Amino acid sequence: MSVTRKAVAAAERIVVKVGSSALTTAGAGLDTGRLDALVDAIADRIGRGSQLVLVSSGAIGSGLAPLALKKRPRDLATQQAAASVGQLALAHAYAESFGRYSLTVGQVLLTSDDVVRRSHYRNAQRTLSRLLALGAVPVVNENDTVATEEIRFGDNDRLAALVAHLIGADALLLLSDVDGLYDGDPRDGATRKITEVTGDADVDGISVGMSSSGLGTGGMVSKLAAARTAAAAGIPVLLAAADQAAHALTTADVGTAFVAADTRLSARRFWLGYAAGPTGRLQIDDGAVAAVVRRRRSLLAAGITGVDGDFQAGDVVELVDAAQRVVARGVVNFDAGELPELIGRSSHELPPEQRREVVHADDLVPLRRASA
Ligand SMILES: Nc1ncnc2c1ncn2[C@@H]1O[C@H](COP(=O)(O)OP(=O)(O)O)[C@@H](O)[C@H]1O
Ligand SMILES: N[C@@H](CCC(=O)OP(=O)(O)O)C(=O)O
Repeated sequence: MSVTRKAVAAAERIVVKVGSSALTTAGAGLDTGRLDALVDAIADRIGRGSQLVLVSSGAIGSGLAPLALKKRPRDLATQQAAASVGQLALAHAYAESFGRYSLTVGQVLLTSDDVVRRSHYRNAQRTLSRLLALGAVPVVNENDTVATEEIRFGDNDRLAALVAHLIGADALLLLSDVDGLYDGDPRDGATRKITEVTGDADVDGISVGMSSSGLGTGGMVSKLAAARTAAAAGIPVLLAAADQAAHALTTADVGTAFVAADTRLSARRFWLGYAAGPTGRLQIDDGAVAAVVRRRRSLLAAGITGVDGDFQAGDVVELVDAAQRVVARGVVNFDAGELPELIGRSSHELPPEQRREVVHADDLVPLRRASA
């Protein structure tokens, strides 16, 4: 068995994320039979000594039937009303279900600020760690009823990856209604399941689509992004179907495994690369890509070919290659307005007060990982 699957099987601290499409159905809302089966597998893992945080979607889907809504609403206010009703039902169902094993659940509703803002996340970290230390099962969801369109995660995949890093998890399990990552949308016919992802080149050309159930939000796009985020941060990831939870949580011999980077990213570098919201983009040429991604050098004005966004010195920006792929993120040392007259010029052509790195190597996190 692969090292990654072994690591998932043996993880002492694990985050399990379950999607709406695995817990709710279009007409009937929350499916307590499926929820119980998931809880059976989780309780078994906890019984074998693991600490586990559950990130559960399904609030909106669970609130539809009680409010006589036929399908998932598109507008934010109705989604929030449904989440308000549904979250209560969901929390109640988990409390009952875990109660069968004498396990206590604690509900943790987070906004993106709580996990993204460096000054805030220690609070979430403390609460989750204390719940685990007290032997409770934290059940996390986005605080949908107050999150506005601009700041909400929308799907819980990214939230799960951020929580996994936050609590220092040894593995992340993403459970959905599909049994892994396919090289194309499985609804489109002949596609092949990818059993192991070792780096970005393994998934570069594949087509990933949106949710098929009409219940989920991010589809495979957000699951793939979340898996890459966690793996890059040093956390092994398994992506499987919720009805495979028992296997996923014992032998881990199902689904798609994402091999983790050898080293854990520090909290600061993780925040810089994956959690902070970028406010602009710098287009860079091939030479600059080689320098910053492969040789881990600072980004100089000479390698920049374009500037996008209204950022200020000290903000986080994305570095984008000629194929429009985001190759790195970093803290920029100039305001957006200062850069147009500097870009493409080598340091000796610049006035002395502007001869500084545009992004210093210490403040720069490459985002593309080489495949094995
Ligand atoms: N390349 C792909 N591999 C696997 N599933 C895919 C792919 N592209 C699109 N999908 C779709 O993504 C869906 C899962 O996303 P979603 O419904 O948002 O799940 P969840 O509610 O669990 O977050 C699958 O049911 C599948 O139809
Ligand atoms: N916080 C929302 C999650 C929305 C959602 O659909 O997420 P997901 O199923 O993970 O794509 C809820 O509980 O309904």
